[in-house]
Amino acid sequence: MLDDIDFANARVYAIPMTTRFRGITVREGVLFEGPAGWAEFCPFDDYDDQVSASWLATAVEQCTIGWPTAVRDKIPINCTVPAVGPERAHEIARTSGCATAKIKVADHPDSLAEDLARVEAVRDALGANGHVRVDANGVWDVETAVKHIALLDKAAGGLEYVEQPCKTIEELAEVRRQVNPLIAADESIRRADDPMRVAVAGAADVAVIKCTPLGGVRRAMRIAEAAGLPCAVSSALETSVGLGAQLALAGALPHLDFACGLGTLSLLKGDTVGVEASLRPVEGSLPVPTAPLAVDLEAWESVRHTDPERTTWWLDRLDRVRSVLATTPELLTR
Ligand SMILES: O=C(O)CCC(=O)c1ccccc1C(=O)O
Ligand SMILES: [Mg+2]
Repeated sequence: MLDDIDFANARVYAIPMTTRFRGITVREGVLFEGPAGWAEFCPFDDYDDQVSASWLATAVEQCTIGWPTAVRDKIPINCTVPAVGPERAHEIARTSGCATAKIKVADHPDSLAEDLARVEAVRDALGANGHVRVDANGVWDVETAVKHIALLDKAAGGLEYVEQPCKTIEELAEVRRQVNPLIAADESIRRADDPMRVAVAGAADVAVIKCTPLGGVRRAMRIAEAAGLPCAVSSALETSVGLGAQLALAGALPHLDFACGLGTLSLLKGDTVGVEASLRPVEGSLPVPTAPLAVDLEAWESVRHTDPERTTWWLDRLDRVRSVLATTPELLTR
């Protein structure tokens, strides 16, 4: 499988972000082609080779065997609102065309007043029929979570759900018992050896599923099934080539009850496919691609990495992670 991929012509990109997100200001990754099309490898810098092997398995699935058959062709998308001021948050939500917004909160220890203003602004932009969810990326303790969620729920005029308020499954379960809004597990699902534990522990009402770090569309479908919870598919800040796999997952899941966090190209100042093919949501939804999107060489020229040291760092990393995958074949989907 690995032998069929043209790693020798792998292309490294660097795309500035419109807003700092998850501490990142420039998104980097590698693109390569296999018999079934192009794929993208873009684990975050702080991930080790073992963790990154699952990211590579997703790319290998995409460019060698492609994706399972979809059961729907159009996916409702949420706009993603980074930790920005209320005016900017209002503008992002209003111009997104999305009926659902996911808002980053708890970005720094004294963020509560800013979080409340951001959530209020987004509700104002979406109107009463919109859905407002927040994501704390696991930073609150139980007491802070319970207090902040009650205030945010009020400011939002009702929250759809709260994504990963605390770090551990036990804390999530405790918070869930004490607050009104639904609780969604994100990092808890990605890091759990047994995703079912989240449901069994009563830790969450919703599972956030990302195929890119989970090792492929088929593997993510099995994890979604094992979690036994309603799902939202969400991005790992891929360019359109990698987002295609996430949309394939959203298209193939037997049930999809929530808008998906796949509108994240708005956070990137460029893409690796042509403008017409770029997976930017229109009227709040995205199509499910039937085959991997092709890298547009003109688009790639405009985002190709210009730093030779970083380019080498990525190609070396790809080499090392390939070796990990070659010795852990159970990570590969056949
Ligand atoms: O879900 C979304 O709306 C966008 C994706 C997103 O938030 C995200 C993207 C990359 C890494 C982590 C996260 C996250 O959900 O915390
Ligand atoms: Mg999250």
